[in-house]
Amino acid sequence: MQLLVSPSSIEEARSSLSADIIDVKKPSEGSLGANFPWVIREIKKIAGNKPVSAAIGDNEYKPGTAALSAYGAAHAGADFIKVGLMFDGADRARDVIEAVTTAVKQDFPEKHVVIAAYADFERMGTISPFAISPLVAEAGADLAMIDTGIKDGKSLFDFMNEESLTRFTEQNRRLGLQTALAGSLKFEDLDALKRIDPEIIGVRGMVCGGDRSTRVRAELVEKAMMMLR
Ligand SMILES: O=C[C@H](O)COP(=O)(O)O
Repeated sequence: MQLLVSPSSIEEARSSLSADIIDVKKPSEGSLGANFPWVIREIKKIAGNKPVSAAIGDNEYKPGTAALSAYGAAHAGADFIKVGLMFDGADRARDVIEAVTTAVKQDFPEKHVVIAAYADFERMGTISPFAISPLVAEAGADLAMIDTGIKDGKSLFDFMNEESLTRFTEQNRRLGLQTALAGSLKFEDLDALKRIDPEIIGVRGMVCGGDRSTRVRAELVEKAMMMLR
């Protein structure tokens, strides 16, 4: 299980360098808020051999806009391009997933496309995580992800239990996909996450000391890495 840490700036990225994957985002623009291309480019430089991920936003149903954002993130140097689906409907999700996957893979077949749905989809009226896996596989994207959409302190485990998260992970594996799980995860959740066994877990608040609006702390990234090894 790899640890993805989400810094919001170049300075925070320096504190995240012991993580497996450095995930560039702009938390002030939402759960999967997109940062600027020049920030992605700069973080890619300091990340060395570490893969860099970039969130491209909590997207409404605009396949062209999402595709161009995904293409921009890939060009700026992201190895993982993370796309949130903040709307409902399988057909509409298929359009966006196909568009972003084509946009990235035509020029960068080696890059990973990550499609995220939200654990709290019921309160937001958005697509269920379980509905996205087959669409992600059909489109040729790489990972199906769950995050929380509203960052109000409620965590992934407030909306989905260990059994349903294991089912999601196994469903993805059967389809040839990898799984990423995130959503206000805490150090206390790591044992359950090891049992669920997704390929990636994503954190920010946990390595900021509990409040994701503050700063990533290098010692907490190191602590998380030690607990996962
Ligand atoms: O991709 C992961 C997210 O940045 C998780 O952020 P969070 O741990 O603050 O919910």
